[in-house]
Amino acid sequence: MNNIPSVDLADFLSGDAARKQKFVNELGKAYEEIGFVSLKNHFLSDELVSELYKEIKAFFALDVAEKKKYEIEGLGGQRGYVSFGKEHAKGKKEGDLKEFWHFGQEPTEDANLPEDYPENVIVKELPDFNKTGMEAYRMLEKTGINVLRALALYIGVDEHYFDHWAANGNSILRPIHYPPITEEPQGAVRAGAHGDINLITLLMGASTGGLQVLRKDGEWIDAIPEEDELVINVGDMLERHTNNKLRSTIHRVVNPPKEEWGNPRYSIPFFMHPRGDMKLNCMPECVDEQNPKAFDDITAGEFLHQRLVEIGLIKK
Ligand SMILES: O=C(O)CCC(=O)C(=O)O
Ligand SMILES: [Fe+2]
Repeated sequence: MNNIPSVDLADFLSGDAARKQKFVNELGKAYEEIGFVSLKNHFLSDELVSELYKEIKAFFALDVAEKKKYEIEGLGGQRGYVSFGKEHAKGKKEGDLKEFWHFGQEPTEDANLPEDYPENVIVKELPDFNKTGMEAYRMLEKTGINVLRALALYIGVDEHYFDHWAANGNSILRPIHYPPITEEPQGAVRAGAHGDINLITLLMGASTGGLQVLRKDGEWIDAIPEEDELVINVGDMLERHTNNKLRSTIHRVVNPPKEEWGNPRYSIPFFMHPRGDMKLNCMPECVDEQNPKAFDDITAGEFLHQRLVEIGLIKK
């Protein structure tokens, strides 16, 4: 059963002002309360989703030595492969029971970014891997831009406020493999409790179970969407920018009961980041006497760097 509100992107895109406003209200209210929704009628087709799963399962099935060829030193895990157990939740010492891949932004010629992004890493063994990954990347980006448009309206700024910052943004598509659990995990979990770093996260694959969300009253609840829905949550950058109006909710992926340890889990989050030069300063629309400015000014680039150090992906 899904415990998080379900919203329909077709309402937002319907051209009917009342349906559009209904979507804006439902989404905004959900993000002030639980911080998560599931979303139907996004831009990813079933065919593309199946194709992507086929490619990522084939990649994770390669020998560890082959996969490690794609784990490139000095990139802070921002592109290519990140091996099992390397990343840990902020403040936790045990590594998560997962390995993953990162596809990153391929900016347009005229992007005029403050810093170049690293190149994507090309998997030679699988000729369709990169093409399929980037197709999904584009569709998730398009979905995310529409969600941000709805949030801009909810906050009371121009509908296209986020467009410039999200276009050519430093977003990452992260296919994750949680392998079968073969021994007592000793305190390690599939994904330790954390808030996401970015503006919003669009997650494919949560319908297989395991994702839990920490409700305001301190209860962990399961978030299990319909198979064709994406789970979309607010990350720390948007929480900060909206001065805690929209909530970046703590979530985790729990280990299954012992009789299901033999089942792997795959999920595919798209972490939607803005350009590094976006200022995350609290928006004036979200600051008033009851809600004084809660965070110092910072750019998205500076904030990301801090967090990558805290989760073990870059040393310094
Ligand atoms: O695997 C999942 O369902 C969620 C993963 C997640 O929360 C993350 O990678 O930030
Ligand atoms: Fe997460």
